[in-house]
Amino acid sequence: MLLSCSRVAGRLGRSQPPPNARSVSIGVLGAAFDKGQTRSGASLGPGAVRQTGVLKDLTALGHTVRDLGDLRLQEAVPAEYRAEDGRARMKNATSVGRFNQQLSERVSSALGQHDVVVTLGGDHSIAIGTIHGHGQTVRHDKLAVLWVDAHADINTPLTSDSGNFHGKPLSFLMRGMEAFHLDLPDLRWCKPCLHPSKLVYIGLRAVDPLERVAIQEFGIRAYAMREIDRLGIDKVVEMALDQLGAGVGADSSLHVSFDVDALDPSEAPCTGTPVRGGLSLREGQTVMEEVCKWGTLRSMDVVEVNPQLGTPQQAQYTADAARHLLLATFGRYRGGNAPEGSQLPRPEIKPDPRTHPH
Ligand SMILES: NC(=[NH2+])NCCC[C@H](N)C(=O)O
Ligand SMILES: [Mn+2]
Ligand SMILES: [Mn+2]
Repeated sequence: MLLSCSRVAGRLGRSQPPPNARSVSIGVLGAAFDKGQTRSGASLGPGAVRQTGVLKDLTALGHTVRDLGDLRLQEAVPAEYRAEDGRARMKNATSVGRFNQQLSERVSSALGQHDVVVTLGGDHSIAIGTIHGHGQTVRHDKLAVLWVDAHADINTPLTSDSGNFHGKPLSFLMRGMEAFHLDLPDLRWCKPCLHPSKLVYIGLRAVDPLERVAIQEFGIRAYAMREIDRLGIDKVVEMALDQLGAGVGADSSLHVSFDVDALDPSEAPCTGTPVRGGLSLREGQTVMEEVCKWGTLRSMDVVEVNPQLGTPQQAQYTADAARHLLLATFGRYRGGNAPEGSQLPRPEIKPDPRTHPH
């Protein structure tokens, strides 16, 4: 590995300006994939976020930004399991397995060339590839994950019958195939790489009952919206990073997985599973500003932007929220800069039957 996070951190020292106030090399990869759930359109997320001009904005901040292009599945329709096969319980397991294997390889090789690798999703199943790829480049106990999401994404086929991988990446990353009680050959490459003590959640508000049990049993730290109300986002991120060994004086290699549905649907309306009562954009930015302060961030994904779920204006607004999160990550707002292009009119939010069922 040419550059490691600890090297960046070591070079800077803890008392010096954080890396996000300095120039870093950023590789940006698109994960154009939406087969981890059943709504199409999340594969258009990378294009929508690129269109906001975020790569140019990151370059203008003084960083070296390299567009690593979009990864998409080459095969037109890879063979999936037939209904009579028990493995068909997990939808598109072949696609999910093959896509993420390639993604994992792309992320680990990109980490050899860049200080930070950003992956634009894609549905949340792509975190299998990004986190596994990151895990390949560091000692097992160094990998730490901050999961910012309305959902816990820790189901297994035994705790949820949705069949959607995007609700299950974490159980796979922590326990592999064993958690699934299925032999999915296209996922055999993905061995467990994440320890429950190295995972912290922020933003939860739609946790399934059996996910709650899993979180408790594994002793995973979770800051749900209620904790954010009580403690404030600043304190919550500080505690989360501390617990991950990714804050002051620490040497974890941090991955942040940011599901845009962690944000309130008024900020990020175009996403597959919106849940009201979420983070303000400002709170999301605060999370990322604090994260980057310590130089432990090595990879990040921003997922579940689905430009097809809403008007073009809402889609642009959602993609722009992703842009603001990335600018916060790389130092845009430190020192009180007024962000350019932040004045998009708020699109009209009509009651959405998914979030306003009655
Ligand atoms: N990445 C997401 N948006 N996940 C939503 C998951 C919803 C639900 N808990 C499930 O397991 O299917
Ligand atoms: Mn979510
Ligand atoms: Mn998610």
